[in-house]
Amino acid sequence: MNTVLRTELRDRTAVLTLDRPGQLNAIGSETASRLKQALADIRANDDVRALVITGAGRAFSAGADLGEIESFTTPGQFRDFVGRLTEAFALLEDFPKPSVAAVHGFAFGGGLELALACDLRVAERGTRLGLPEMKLGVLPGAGGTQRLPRLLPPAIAKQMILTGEPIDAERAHALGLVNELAEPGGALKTAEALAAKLTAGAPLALAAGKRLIDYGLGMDLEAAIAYERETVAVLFCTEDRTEGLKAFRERRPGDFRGV
Ligand SMILES: CCCCCCCCCCCCC[C@H](O)CC(=O)SCCNC(=O)CCNC(=O)[C@H](O)C(C)(C)COP(=O)(O)OP(=O)(O)OC[C@H]1O[C@@H](n2cnc3c(N)ncnc32)[C@H](O)[C@@H]1OP(=O)(O)O
Repeated sequence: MNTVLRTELRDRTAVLTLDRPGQLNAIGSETASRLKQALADIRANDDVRALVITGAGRAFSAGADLGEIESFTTPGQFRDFVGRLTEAFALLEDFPKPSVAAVHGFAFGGGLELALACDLRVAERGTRLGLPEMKLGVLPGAGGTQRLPRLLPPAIAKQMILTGEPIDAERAHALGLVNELAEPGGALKTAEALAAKLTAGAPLALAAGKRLIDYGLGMDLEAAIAYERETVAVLFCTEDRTEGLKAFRERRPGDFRGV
């Protein structure tokens, strides 16, 4: 069986590589299962503070495995397929460690949806990002219709979803969908450099910051501010807070232990 996913630990960053280059890293049930297991392993590893997801070969991912989808004979099979895969997306989005998608070549369909479930995105110039499901007679089924309009102006997201036409990395960066542009061949290196900045943070503050931003967006402002205040109060009682102030006074990076 071909390896569909590789995990490498590089200092405090885990690099997950979708590894089906012959099929442009199309994501099937096997990939999703391996990704879920990899996320569980990384979550349990306190030495890992950030996650980078990238693709082998000439693409990030061309989306859900159309060969596998074509093999389905009942709507229930597709519903189960999407359900299993989108469950993994929820794991990724609620992951307590920040994630960066290193995107190149193509991020289409479920591939873009995977990148949207990451916290940050780095894309090489010339990368094409799109949700072509409409051209297949289906819809983005792993969060694309919900996450894209939360990251792009809704009218731009609607145009991408209803036309199925991709945009390039330069336009995605100008619109704020991509955090950093990289030169051709440089997405992974740029993403790892961004992840290294994230790993300098205190683990509890990183997890709480992600949660506050993600959940706060869906709350009314007054409740969200109260949520922030409570969270800040809890973090004030951590050893990491004491270490952070001590490190500042001693002009050195904080040595945070997540306690
Ligand atoms: C941690 C959490 C992660 C959890 C798992 C993530 C789940 C993701 C899945 C979500 C579930 C479904 C919901 C989703 O919204 C539905 C979809 O994604 S539908 C698929 C959408 N994608 C597409 O329509 C893109 C299809 N591909 C293309 O248009 C073109 O290949 C391309 C990308 C424009 C590139 O074109 P070319 O450069 O010409 O390359 P080829 O077309 O010749 O392709 C090369 C080779 O790859 C095979 N291939 C390409 N795309 C797919 C694919 N999606 N599935 C399977 N195989 C694919 C292609 O057949 C060629 O293979 P060969 O014929 O040479 O054997």
